[in-house]
Amino acid sequence: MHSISVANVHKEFRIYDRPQDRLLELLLRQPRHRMFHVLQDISFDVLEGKSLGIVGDNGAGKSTLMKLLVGTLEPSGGQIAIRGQVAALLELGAGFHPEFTGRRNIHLNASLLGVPDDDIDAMENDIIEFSELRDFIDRPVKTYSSGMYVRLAFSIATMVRPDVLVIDEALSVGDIAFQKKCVQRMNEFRAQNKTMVFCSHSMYHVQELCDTAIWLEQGKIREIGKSDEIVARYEDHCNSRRVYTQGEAQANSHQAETPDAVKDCRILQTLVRNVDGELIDSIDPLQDFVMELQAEILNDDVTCYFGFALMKDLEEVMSSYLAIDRPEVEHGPFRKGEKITVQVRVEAMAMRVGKFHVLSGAADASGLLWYETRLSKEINVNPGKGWGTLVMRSSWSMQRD
Ligand SMILES: Nc1ncnc2c1ncn2[C@@H]1O[C@H](COP(=O)(O)OP(=O)(O)OP(=O)(O)O)[C@@H](O)[C@H]1O
Repeated sequence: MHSISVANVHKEFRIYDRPQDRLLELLLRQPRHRMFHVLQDISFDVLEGKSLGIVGDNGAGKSTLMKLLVGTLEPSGGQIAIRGQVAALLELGAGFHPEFTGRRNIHLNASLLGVPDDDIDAMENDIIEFSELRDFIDRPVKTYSSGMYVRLAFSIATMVRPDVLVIDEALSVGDIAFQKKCVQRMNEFRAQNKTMVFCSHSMYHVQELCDTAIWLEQGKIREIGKSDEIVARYEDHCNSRRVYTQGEAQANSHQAETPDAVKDCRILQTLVRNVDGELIDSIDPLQDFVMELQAEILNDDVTCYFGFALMKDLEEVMSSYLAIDRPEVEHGPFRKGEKITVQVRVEAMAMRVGKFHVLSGAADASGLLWYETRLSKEINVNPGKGWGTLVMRSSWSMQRD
C-alpha cells in the first residue's frame, strides 16, 4: 500500500524584482512578476514502511519538495496524497514559538500533531530526556543554539510516533553523540514499519537509512531507484566536476576532532607499507602495498568497525575498504586501553601517475557513524610508461595464420 503518492507536481514562485512591484501589481492589476519554476513534473510513490532519500545539489528543490509533502507549501499543480499522521523536521525552528519555553513548545507541537493532552503529559519527560535539554527546557527557545533546536525538534517529531516522518538535514547539526541517537531512533522507526522521507547531503546516511532515493536536479527528477545505486551515480557526478585543491589545511580538516567521551576509539596513525613491511612514500603502478591503521580503544566493551579509503587529492574517494562484512577482522567487544592494528593488502595499484593518501577510520556497530578518521602522509605513484590515469593488469595474445 502506498503511504505517499506524488503525481505530476510542480511548484512555481513569483519573483518580483523590486518590493514595490508586488503592490503595483495588486493596484494596477498588471503582472509585474516573473515565474520561477522550482519543481517540475515530480511523480513518485513511497510504499508503507519504506524510506525514501532525496539527494541533489544546493538549490535543486529538495527543501521545497519536503515542504510540499508536509503541507507547509501548496503545490502549484499536481496531487500529493499521504496516508496517516505526518511529523516533520524541516527548517531550524520552524514550528517553534521563539518566546515560549522548550516545555511549552513541546505541548504546542505535539498538540498540532494531534496528540491528546494526557498523552503529551505522559511523553513530556521522555522527550526532554531524549533531547538532553533538561537544564534548558524552561527557557525560551529563542535562547537555544541551532543544535539545541534540532535536539528538541527531533525528540518531539519522533516521540509522537507519526505514521510518516519527514526529516530535512537534521543530522548535520548537533554533535556525534546525538547523531548516533538519531540514527538509532530512525532505525527503530523503520523497524516499526513506519514511512520516512529523509533529505541529506550525507550520502552514507541516505544509502544506509533509505530503501530508495530520488536525485533532484534543477527541480526535476534526474533519477529514481535503489538508494545505493542513486547515491553511487550522484557521487560519481559530483566527483567528475570537482575542482581539486591541495594543502595541509585541507589534510588537517580530515582529522575529525571528537571528544573522547563520545568516541570509543582513537586512530593513532595511518601508515602505508610495501609488502616487506617497510614504510614507503612512493610506489610503482601495479605494485602491491599495505594500508595499516593503529588504533587505541578508549572505553570498555566497545564494538568497532574499521575501514580504509584511497583518497585522490584529499577529496575524491577512489576506492573504499570496509571491514563490516570481513570475518577475518574482529569487531570486538574490545577492552579499554587495547591497541589494535589492522592491515589491508591492496593488490596491483591501478593509478598510473599522481599522488594519493590513505584514509583510515573507525565506525560504531551501525557502521553509520565514523568516530574518527586519519590520513596517511602523501604517497607518490612513480609515473609508468603510457597514457591515461589508470593502468590495469592485462595479457596479450596474437595469431598469425
Ligand atoms: N519562497 C521562495 N521564493 C522564491 N524562490 C524560492 C523560494 N523558496 C525557494 N526558492 C528557490 O527555489 C530553489 C530551490 O530551493 P530549495 O531550498 O528547495 O533547494 P534545496 O535543494 O533544498 O537546496 P539546499 O541543498 O541548499 O538546501 C532555490 O533556487 C531557491 O532560491
